Amino acid sequence: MSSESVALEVQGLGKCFHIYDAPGDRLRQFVMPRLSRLLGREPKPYHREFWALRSLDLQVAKGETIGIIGRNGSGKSTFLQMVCGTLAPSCGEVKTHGRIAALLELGAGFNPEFSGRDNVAMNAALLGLSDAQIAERFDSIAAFADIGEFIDQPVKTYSSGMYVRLAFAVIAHVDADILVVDEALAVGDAVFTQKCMRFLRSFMERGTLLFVSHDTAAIKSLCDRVVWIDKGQVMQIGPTKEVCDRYMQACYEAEQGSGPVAETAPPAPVFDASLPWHDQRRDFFRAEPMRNDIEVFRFNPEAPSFGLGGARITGAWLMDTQQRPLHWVVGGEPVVLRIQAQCHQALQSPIVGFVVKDRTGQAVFGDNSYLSYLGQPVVCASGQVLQAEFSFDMPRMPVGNYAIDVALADGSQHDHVQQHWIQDALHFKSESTNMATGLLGIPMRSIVLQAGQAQQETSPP
Ligand SMILES: Nc1ncnc2c1ncn2[C@@H]1O[C@H](COP(=O)(O)OP(=O)(O)OP(=O)(O)O)[C@@H](O)[C@H]1O
Repeated sequence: MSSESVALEVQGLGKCFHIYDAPGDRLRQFVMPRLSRLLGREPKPYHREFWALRSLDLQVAKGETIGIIGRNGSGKSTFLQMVCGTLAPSCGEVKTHGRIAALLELGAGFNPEFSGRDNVAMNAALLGLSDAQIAERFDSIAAFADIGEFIDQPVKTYSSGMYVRLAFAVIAHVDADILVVDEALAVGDAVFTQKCMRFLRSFMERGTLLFVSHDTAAIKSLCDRVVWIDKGQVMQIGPTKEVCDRYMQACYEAEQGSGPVAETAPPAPVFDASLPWHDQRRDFFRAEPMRNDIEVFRFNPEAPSFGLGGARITGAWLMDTQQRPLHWVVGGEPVVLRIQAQCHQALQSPIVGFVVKDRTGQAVFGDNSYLSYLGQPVVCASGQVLQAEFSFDMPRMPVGNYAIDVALADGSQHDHVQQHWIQDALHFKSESTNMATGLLGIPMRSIVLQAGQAQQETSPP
């Protein structure tokens, strides 16, 4: 890696904390060794050494996104605090190239007695913005934080969510080259989380991101490489999937021990595809507490949007098959997503689409009308209303917050102009789930578990 392309260089980095068993030991440790030396004796330590991090070597290229994973207390924050310069290393060195901003500790860098406005000014100045830049960007920072009149209250009156909003708003506006974000802190309500993730994804196009999370799905969706730390030791640094899979395996093994892997897998039972299908667990899933209950929030016409404006999306609803707008959806049941738009100019080949995103902004599923109307476009005249309806079985969703982007373009799948794209037009929240694993649950035709004699050969179904 050439030196101009390096954002972060870490060599032999370690941190040793001194642990004192009694309050007086700290004073003894300060005084006694000096006395012992004066008396020509070997000084006796009054503390224990605890290595929170040992021998970390890492080089991060500009533009890379690095995930940091590890169980609680493994040394992730210790490492990142040394990267940010808020904690002095016991050994080794950290070199950063560029402006670094962090969201690592709740309220860090804020003076609780000062107002949000003053703290914004102080923080932004510390991070290198000039007075003129702070004045110019203040309204945008306040709009990002969106905490209303609290911006002029002392931050000691803030809820933890308000702290995070303000801190994130500042780091999003300081032109950082390197961002250090603990995902556990970057949570607020669903709208704010999507806003943060949108910012992080756009930041990742130009900047370097160090991202700590316990959620390997979030790490997999965002990071190029991962550093796995356990009990202060670097276990592995490498490609995201490989390290996350190894980490998951180690977590399971730590919980339940490891066992031998079966050498020959039993043959899969043959599935009779001619049978009419339904999800055999459907009745089960419909019953509480197994049901995947999803709360749907109203279309937000104020959500951020872009496009040429030849047409504007005026509404989006999730409905049941009787066309009734739904406030609650049950995962696995049929739904209709209706998207309505007002055309302000003639559209020759309109395409309407949607994408459902999880809280990290990762697209989970989506579709558009292009292929269904290939060769027979629905021409929409100026002044007409265009309406699209997507009928599908709502996948079962893991618990969490989701948002739906809706969009209207004109042209073909590969060559079109975007007339209107609304980000986070609809939000929904999966409250309870019956999903075992993954980003979404598909309607399963059957699950068969059999015990019997192992067969030598398997014929494909
Ligand atoms: N100032 C300190 N003095 C003594 N020990 C400390 C200090 N700060 C952290 N530690 C210890 O160092 C270890 C690593 O802590 P660290 O906060 O870096 O872990 P982490 O991986 O970020 O954990 P989590 O996922 O819970 O946030 C822990 O055992 C912690 O108790």
